[in-house]
This record gives sequence, structure tokens and C-alpha cells, in this order.
Amino acid sequence: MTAAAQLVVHRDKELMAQAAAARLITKIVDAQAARGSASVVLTGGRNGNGLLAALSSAPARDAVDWSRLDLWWGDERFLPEGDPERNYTQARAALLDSVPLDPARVHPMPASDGPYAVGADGDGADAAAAAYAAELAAAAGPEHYQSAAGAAGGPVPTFDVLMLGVGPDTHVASLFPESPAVRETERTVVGVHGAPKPPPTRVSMTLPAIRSAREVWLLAAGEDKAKAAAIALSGAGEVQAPAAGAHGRSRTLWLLDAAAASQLPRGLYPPASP
Ligand SMILES: O=C(O)[C@H](O)[C@@H](O)[C@H](O)[C@H](O)COP(=O)(O)O
Repeated sequence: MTAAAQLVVHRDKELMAQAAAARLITKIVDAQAARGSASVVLTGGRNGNGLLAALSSAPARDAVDWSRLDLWWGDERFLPEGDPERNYTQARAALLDSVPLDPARVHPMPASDGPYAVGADGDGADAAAAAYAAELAAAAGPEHYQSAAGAAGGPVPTFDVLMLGVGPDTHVASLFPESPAVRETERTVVGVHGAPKPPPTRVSMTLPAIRSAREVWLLAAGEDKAKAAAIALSGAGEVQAPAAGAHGRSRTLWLLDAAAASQLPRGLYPPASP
């Protein structure tokens, strides 16, 4: 599937964030024109937040009807509400608190101190994941009932754009190489335990849920992502390289800066001349 991925390489990570923000504005405006509303899945991490901050200062942000935008998260660090390391907290600071969203359409993953507080058996993240899967299923219209996600996990809405930061080990969302979460084929959201990137306890969409999006955008900037991008785009398996398994139904787009693209195989970048 990665053979069908499209690549766009920008000079540096600042330009990448600005161009990706412009691209996202256009995508949301087009979806709202075509279907009345738009549905976007946000990612944690520096690149995802850089994109949101760039969107926040883009004059064209006012072209978006923020009240007709559904926001979901691809993963969350299982921490207390308001924790500065929570992806939701960081997205609010970068953009969400400064635009007129409909609160009913903003769907953060549960925090660790609410109804899903870690119990004696440590299964809080698993219960939070099940609750988020149910929230996704409730939001999916009947037309999505036969979605790509497995029946046991329930359906998910058809997201217009699902964004993923890529880790230096090729992880996306909280799907780490060789982990149980990346092997999940039924559930749409799972609890993650013992993650190599802190914090160790997380909640994550799975590859079947990710693959139900119309478009999946993978964001990678910096020299430390060069090897990961090269591996994921060179035919690696998704269990060893989760980013290789992240693709959209109609488009898979890698947005990179020059440093992250520096180890890509020749022909992939720069593209071969006709
Ligand atoms: O919660 C998280 O940490 C993530 O969602 C994670 O998958 C992140 O997106 C990547 O690790 C890339 O992060 P950077 O953009 O900071 O490199």
C-alpha cells in the first residue's frame, strides 16, 4: 500500500507546518462545501502541534466554519485532565481555544483521572479505549456501518483527514513496532501499556480505524525521522514499521521536510524524471 503514497517535501519544518496548515484549511472548506461538515483526526507530537499553531496564525483560518468541524484524536497520553503533556491540552493551546468550535463536536480521548481512573488492576486505559470506540461508533452514520474497521470494534465515522506524526522508530499514534496494539485487527481503539515513548500508558486508534479515513497524512520533520521515513516507504511490514500500515482510502500523503527526506531511496525522492 505504501507504493501508492504521495510525498511532498518542504525546505524546513516551519514551511512544512505552514503548507500543511494551508492544505488542511482547503480540505476542511472543501469537505464542508461538499458534505456540510468536515471531520478531522488530530495527532499529538511537535509536528502535529506545529501544524495547529501555523493554522492558528494563518489569515485563511477564517474561511473555515469552525462550528461544522468534528475533531477526534488518533491517540492520547493517558494522563489527568489538563496535564500539559496531554495531546488534548497541547492542541487546545496551539489552536482549539482560539477558534469557535462546537464543544459537542470536539471529542478528546478520556483522561486518567475521570471515570476511567486507573484501577487496582491497571486497566483504566483499556476502559477508556472501549468508551472512545463506543463514541466513534455512535457518531458513525448508518452508511458507515460496513466500514473497514472490524465488526467487533464497531464502525467509525469516515474521517476526511487523519493526521499522524511519525516517530523515529516508525511509530504512528501510539502504535509501536512489534506491539500488541499494532497487531490489532478487530478493535478500533485500544489501551497501550509499556509504550517506549513516555508516558507508558496511552490510548490509541488502531490501524483498521486509521485506514477508514479518506485521507491519511503522515508528518515527519528532522534528521531523526530520516531513517524511519526511508524504512516505512521502502516496503517494510506494518508490524515492524507501523507507519507503513497507515494509509487512507483515497489518499496517503507524506509531508516531510528536507532533513526527514534525506535518506529516501532514489526515485522516490527526488522523483524520477519521466
Ligand atoms: O502522543 C504522541 O506522542 C503521538 O501522537 C506520537 O505518535 C507522535 O505523533 C510521534 O511520536 C511524533 O512526534 P513528534 O512530531 O514530536 O516527533
